[in-house]
Amino acid sequence: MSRPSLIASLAYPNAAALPSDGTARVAPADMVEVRLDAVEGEADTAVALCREVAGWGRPLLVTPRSPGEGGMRQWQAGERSALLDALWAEIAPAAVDVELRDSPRLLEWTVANGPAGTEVIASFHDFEGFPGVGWLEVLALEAQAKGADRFKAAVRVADPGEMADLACWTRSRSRSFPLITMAVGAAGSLSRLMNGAFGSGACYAHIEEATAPGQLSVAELAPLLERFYV
Ligand SMILES: O=C1C[C@@](O)(C(=O)O)C[C@@H](O)[C@@H]1O
Repeated sequence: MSRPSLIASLAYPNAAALPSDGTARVAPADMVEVRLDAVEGEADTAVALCREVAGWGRPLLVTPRSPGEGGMRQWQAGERSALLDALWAEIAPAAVDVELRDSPRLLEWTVANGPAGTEVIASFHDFEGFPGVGWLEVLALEAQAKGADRFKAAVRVADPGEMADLACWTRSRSRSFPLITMAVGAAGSLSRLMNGAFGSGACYAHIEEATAPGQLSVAELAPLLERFYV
């Protein structure tokens, strides 16, 4: 059972707000996610933040989350593609995360224009409830058809039954397309450790404050991943 990647998820307004011991905090992680929607300021603020975080020595995943799927920022038309352009003129991130349904044009643009070697994650978030595996199946096929490298689903579950449905769907679909899945909310926290066993390629954890309900910290999750995966 191979260990899923551990992604440290960060939501900070600027580089000055970052913890001074960031390098140590992300050391157990394989990648660091910078939530670009949490940045307060223009593109130069985001670029400076990413440059600082890149200095912590882990590959970057950048996420310009839309307000429709839980993003913290109201983007102007064209702002996200301009920001990504400015960003990868300086730093080639390992991955970019764009919403499949909420930001279809940005996803197409990212697939067409992203730097060579940068993975494109097409994502879907439902913070209200479990959408059902039939819908996840539709979305995963669509992500694949649109040229994304991976489909990610972060969906709320109400109980262990829904968490099990998500895990079982992850197990079957991940055989034909790379996935990241997790259940959002207190009832789904176990999925953050467990879904890797069912084919989810990564799990997210915070270094200071959760960026989603039910998320564990890197300090909590890293030893559990070491304990349960080889
Ligand atoms: O989509 C995901 C997963 C997440 O929502 C979580 O549930 O841990 C955290 C987000 O920052 C990330 O982009």
